[in-house]
Amino acid sequence: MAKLFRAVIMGPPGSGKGTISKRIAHNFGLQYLSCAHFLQELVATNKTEAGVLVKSYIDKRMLVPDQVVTKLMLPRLEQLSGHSWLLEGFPRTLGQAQALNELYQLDMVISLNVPFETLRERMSDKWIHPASGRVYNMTFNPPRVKGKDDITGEPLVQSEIDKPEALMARLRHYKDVAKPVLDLYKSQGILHSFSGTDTDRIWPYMNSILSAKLPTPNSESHSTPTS
Ligand SMILES: Nc1nc2c(ncn2[C@@H]2O[C@H](COP(=O)(O)OP(=O)(O)O)[C@@H](O)[C@H]2O)c(=O)[nH]1
Ligand SMILES: Nc1ncnc2c1ncn2[C@@H]1O[C@H](COP(=O)(O)OP(=O)(O)O)[C@@H](O)[C@H]1O
Repeated sequence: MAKLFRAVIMGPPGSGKGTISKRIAHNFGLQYLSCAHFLQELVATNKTEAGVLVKSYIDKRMLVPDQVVTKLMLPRLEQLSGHSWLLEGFPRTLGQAQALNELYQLDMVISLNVPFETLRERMSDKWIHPASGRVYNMTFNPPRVKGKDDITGEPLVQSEIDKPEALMARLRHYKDVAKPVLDLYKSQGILHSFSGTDTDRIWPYMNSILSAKLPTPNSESHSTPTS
């Protein structure tokens, strides 16, 4: 059996984690797990104590406590014991990274560095379909019909938290919380940082580094998908 590959992608809000993760998962056949997606799922489908608790943190734009997040994520990884995977949005804190470290040896941590001005421009152009979490960008990946979700046709909305002042605070917070996590991975020699203003320019470089480490089940589809 091919050696399993375990990776994490980190970066500030809007740096392109979701966009690039989908490309990596598609090209290299990794299972892609988004922490924010699982948290949203818990809130949407589960009216239990855990769902209500998670919602209260997300509504206040606060990080959900480490024990809650690890209890959500680690069992999912256990179910994927025979698979290679890529985690997005987890671990976010040093506590989460330590909990993950006790169970898995990561092969690679991808850190995206995108200048603030670029993030600001991107986020002002970002629209979402609230029910599904599908994300659009009016220049980079616009919906087929202006202002409407591609799948349901429902209206798209712009989020308050993507406005410039809120974005600045989120970026500062990201940096403070991510620094010890990035330092840990740097000390383990598995941190790879990618800097740039365009996902489409970062992607070929990242793709070639990953290709050197991983077999490519979808190598015929090396062209860049649209999102
Ligand atoms: N203009 C532009 N927008 C991008 C680029 N890469 C991603 N986006 C858009 O920027 C927003 C944030 O990207 P996303 O992948 O959700 O970032 P995440 O918050 O780090 O997961 C989305 O609306 C993307 O479509 C890019 O290179 N240029
Ligand atoms: N690993 C995590 N640990 C704690 N809370 C998290 C984690 N991932 C996501 N969240 C919660 O979900 C919310 C949405 O996450 P996300 O979509 O990654 O947005 P942002 O990058 O703006 O925080 C966060 O504001 C936070 O409340």
